[in-house]
Amino acid sequence: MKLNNYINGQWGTDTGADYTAVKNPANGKTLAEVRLSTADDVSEAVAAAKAAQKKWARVPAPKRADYLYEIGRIMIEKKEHLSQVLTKEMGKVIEEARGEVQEGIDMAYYMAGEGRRLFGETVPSELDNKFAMSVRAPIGVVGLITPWNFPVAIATWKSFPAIVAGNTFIWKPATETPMMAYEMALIFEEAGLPEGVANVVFGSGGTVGTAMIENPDVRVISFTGSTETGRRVAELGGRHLKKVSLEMGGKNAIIVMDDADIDLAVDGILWSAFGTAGQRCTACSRVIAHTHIKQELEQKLLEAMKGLTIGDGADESNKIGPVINAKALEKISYYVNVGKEEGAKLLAGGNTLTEGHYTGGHYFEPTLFTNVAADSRLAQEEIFGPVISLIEISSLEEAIEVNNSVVYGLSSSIFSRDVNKIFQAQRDLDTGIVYVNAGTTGAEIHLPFGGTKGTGNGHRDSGVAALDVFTEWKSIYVDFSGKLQRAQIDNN
Ligand SMILES: NC(=O)c1ccc[n+]([C@@H]2O[C@H](COP(=O)([O-])OP(=O)(O)OC[C@H]3O[C@@H](n4cnc5c(N)ncnc54)[C@H](O)[C@@H]3O)[C@@H](O)[C@H]2O)c1
Ligand SMILES: O=C[C@H](O)CS(=O)(=O)O
Repeated sequence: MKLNNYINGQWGTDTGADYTAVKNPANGKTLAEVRLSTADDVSEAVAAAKAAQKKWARVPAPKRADYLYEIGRIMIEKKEHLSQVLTKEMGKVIEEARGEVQEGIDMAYYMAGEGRRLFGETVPSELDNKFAMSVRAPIGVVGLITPWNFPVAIATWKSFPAIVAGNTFIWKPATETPMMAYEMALIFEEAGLPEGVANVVFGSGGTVGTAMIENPDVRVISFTGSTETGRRVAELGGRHLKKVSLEMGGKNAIIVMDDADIDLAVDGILWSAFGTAGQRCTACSRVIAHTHIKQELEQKLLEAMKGLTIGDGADESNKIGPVINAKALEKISYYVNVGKEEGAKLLAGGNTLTEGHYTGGHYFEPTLFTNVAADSRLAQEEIFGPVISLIEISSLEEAIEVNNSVVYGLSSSIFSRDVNKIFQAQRDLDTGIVYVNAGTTGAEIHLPFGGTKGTGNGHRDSGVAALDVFTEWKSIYVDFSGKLQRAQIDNN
């Protein structure tokens, strides 16, 4: 199967294009071949999106919303198929894949509702016989660049608000996970989305991503990915005066205080750290444990880790699937060695899994380090795999300082039964998302999603906040006095 671009409502042909294989991370088997598009392909897509956008913006927002309701309906119809494909190409276990597809369905219905709530304001003018109002206006053609770990959910967080607001888009999915983008393009087509509104261009970030950012007709770039890549996107976007929204890396911590429910904390850590094989931007990679409960927490964590079943995510009995590819495995192994060299104590895991049913796949043992120095590389740098660094502290103030000591600021969590500690923490934890007595993952689509510092640049995905990325305010003054009135600014 060859995955070709979807541009202007048409599927690309195979002529003369280069392709790269899409492989199942559970067993290394080839699932499809995906087109490596060129800058010319991007130009074709942008021209189609630009031609369609003026007409699309004139479709009343509630009518645009109807397309999202239809997309949501079709996604429900195809949920199991989409989930199976997602598990095959990304590796996450099937129950997580179903959860991710559901997140996309929920976003369809949520953003469709926004089609009747694109509120502006009417405000009293300072002059007689003059009317003033503001409206949310579409921006035009937007570029969406998405990561491989949530190949459908994150794409819906961007594409759905973009189109309900009256924009058209070019979407560049991650090269590792193009099949979900192919499936979504089929759904856009089945839902009857007008030609040119949704365009999917497969290919490398360096070629397709760069061409999107450099194209003068692309007005906004919404990027989710690593901080390293995000920085490059922002630099190039800045040179081309693009509005750029960035959602990037994380090094998220769970704080366990001396008054916490330890069993609940263990459940939260286990799910947040090892769910999706640790490949969520919000994954827990640091545990900041109060010295009074550190030993008990370690023992209960180690016991719980023994019950984790690892294998092909398509097998419902497995709780942890493979990591995305060999490069990811190498990075995780590298950081395990860094941890050992830095003097951290390896309590569990630390190895790739290659024998038996792991053959051909990219599997890594759930790994727990303790006695990790808060300023060590192991505790500071994003590993993006199933590795926990446990750091010991002796006060809430120290816990908050350690939590905030990394360049990232996406998600954090505190387990405590003390309301004073909880409210001090939710105020002082420098992250875009804070959980209390829960793990660091599990965002809900109707709240803003994003992070501070090296995780983001002030914008947010999800919730109404996402509309701020894909609209611009237009202020309108209507003077019905029949004469030229000078505003206050001109009369002093
Ligand atoms: N904050 C969030 O909401 C969030 C969510 C998911 C993943 N992430 C982060 O994403 C990373 C993992 O995803 P990834 O490996 O796909 O990240 P990545 O940065 O390697 O790639 C992200 C996207 O950018 C594209 N890209 C690569 N180079 C580019 C360039 N020069 N110009 C334009 N686009 C380019 C890629 O093809 C891909 O589509 C992790 O760091 C994770 O923390 C963040
Ligand atoms: O990255 C996308 C996920 O939705 C994040 S979370 O697991 O919901 O926090």
